[in-house]
Amino acid sequence: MINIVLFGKPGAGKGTQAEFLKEKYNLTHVSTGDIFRYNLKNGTELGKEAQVYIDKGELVPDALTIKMLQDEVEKNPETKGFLFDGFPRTVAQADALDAFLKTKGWEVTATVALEADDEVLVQRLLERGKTSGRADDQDEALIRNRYQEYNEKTAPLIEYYKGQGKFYAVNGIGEISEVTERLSLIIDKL
Ligand SMILES: Nc1ncnc2c1ncn2[C@@H]1O[C@H](COP(=O)(O)OP(=O)(O)O)[C@@H](O)[C@H]1O
Repeated sequence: MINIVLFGKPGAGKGTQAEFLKEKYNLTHVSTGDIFRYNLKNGTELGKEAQVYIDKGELVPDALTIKMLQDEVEKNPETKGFLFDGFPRTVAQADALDAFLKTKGWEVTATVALEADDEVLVQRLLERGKTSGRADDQDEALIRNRYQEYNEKTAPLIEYYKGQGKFYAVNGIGEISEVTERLSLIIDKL
């Protein structure tokens, strides 16, 4: 069992890299952003509850997000491991993940961060917004709010996982395949 947290600011390339890594290492990809978007699109109760926050560029409350994540993990009892993308995003979520995995005799193996400069990422998201249809990528004020949320609530996780000796980081700027290669060098050694 290997459980990897793919970490990085909005637009750092987590989803793109997850597509390659899940195939390469045979992991179950769990993207909280994708699950929220699926629920938004289908107008579910969960989607309706999350929408108010997503529309403001805010994080969805922990209780809702943690419950959703646990349900997703429970759906995949036979997996060889998880690739968590966009989760955890707060210390409370990280604590909940540790406690939850422990009930199954599992743990977070490593957290791997994609590093990139804020200004490069804001431009990337605005570009993505032109084609992705994601409303949260089309408004610079919303994007900036997501970075503020990241800095306040998510960045503390770097120290959290460093404290557990589980934090690794790679340069997220470069060709997609180069970045995959950098991540692989770390994952191969776990
Ligand atoms: N772990 C989480 N906790 C709270 N909210 C989340 C979480 N994951 C995703 N979201 C919500 O869904 C939105 C889109 O998620 P995602 O595509 O992962 O974001 P981004 O492109 O900003 O990295 C986030 O801006 C946030 O509102």
